Amino acid sequence: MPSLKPALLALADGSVFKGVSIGVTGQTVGEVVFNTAMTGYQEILTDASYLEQIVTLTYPHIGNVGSNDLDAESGRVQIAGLVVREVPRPHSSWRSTLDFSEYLKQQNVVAIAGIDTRRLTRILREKGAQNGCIVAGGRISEAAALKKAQAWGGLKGKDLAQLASTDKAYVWDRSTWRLETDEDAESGDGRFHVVAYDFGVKTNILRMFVDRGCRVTVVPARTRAADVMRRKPDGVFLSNGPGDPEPCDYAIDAARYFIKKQLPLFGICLGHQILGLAAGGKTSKMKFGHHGANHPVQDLESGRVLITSQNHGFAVDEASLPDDVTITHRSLFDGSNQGLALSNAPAFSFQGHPEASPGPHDVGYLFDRFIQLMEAGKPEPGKS
Ligand SMILES: NC(=O)CC[C@H](N)C(=O)O
Repeated sequence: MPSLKPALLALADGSVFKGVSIGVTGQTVGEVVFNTAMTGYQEILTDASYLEQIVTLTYPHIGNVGSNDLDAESGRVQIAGLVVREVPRPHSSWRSTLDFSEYLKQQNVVAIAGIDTRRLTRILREKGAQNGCIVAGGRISEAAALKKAQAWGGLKGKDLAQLASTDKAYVWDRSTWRLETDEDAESGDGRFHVVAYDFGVKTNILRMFVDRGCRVTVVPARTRAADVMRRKPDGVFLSNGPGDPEPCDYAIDAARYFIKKQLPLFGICLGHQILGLAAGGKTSKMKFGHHGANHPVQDLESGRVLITSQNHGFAVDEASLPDDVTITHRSLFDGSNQGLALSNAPAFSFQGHPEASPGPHDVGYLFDRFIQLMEAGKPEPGKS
């Protein structure tokens, strides 16, 4: 293995970690969070909800199965920087097309390995998510890195959804990945037309719509609700995405419009928070958020406990929600809100990730619920 250049991670609280660079030479700043998923590093790195976040993976062996094109949740790596315990070793997987270290370089990622990620995670849990700076390779100054970490403004109040969004509307027509062929499949003429707002959408969400017979049009974050209506959707989807939901007033206004029109409406993660705000609730920043693939959440209607994939740092405050909103799911880790449904409109949402990728599929039934809402709203053939 070639000798690796030194790297350093500085947190705004003054903590410093020394390790080695496993990505490109450079510097990066962002909010340092930890993700406890044991698999799915490529899906995590390519999830646009992580824009401006430096991700620490608590699972120590990252890179063992290399990387490939089909496991990406967007067109590129989106995280601001990566922190891992072990230097990646030679990889092995029948699906891999590129070594993980090569992938990090190809994707221009600043990454540090060889640090005590358990110590780091304890700091983040005890003090809360910290702003941080990674300096990898080149000239390293501890004092300058600390200063950068402390000067960075943080995520609160930041609208990043428009940054993560597509510039132009497009049609999505690929299914989820199939084991038999190691491919996805094309299918574009489904019975339901879903218009999906892209705030940084994960592709597996779009794939799961296609699996269920939907035709999907993805639209930019700032698309006006009236323009969406012209596309004659059977249902509208509000996607996951980075940053603070509160400043996304354009999306909150659009959601209010669809509620008024009684159009089936489904939100995931940032989309859930936007629906909560549109319904009259409030959101707030959590201490260190939820990022992992084994978080227990209770479905309050059935009583069932679901093991879920999570990635959020903001949450809907249940106490702020008006009476016409039903709380449908709650986190069994900290009691925070995980789902809601409107009683006066066919609209509902989930804070975690029913599309998994990575993670368990316990919450996949919410996609079927959205299909049922669209089914109920669709005139029978021959009638209008
Ligand atoms: N995955 C997401 O959509 C995250 C939503 C929001 N950016 C948060 O951190 O809470």
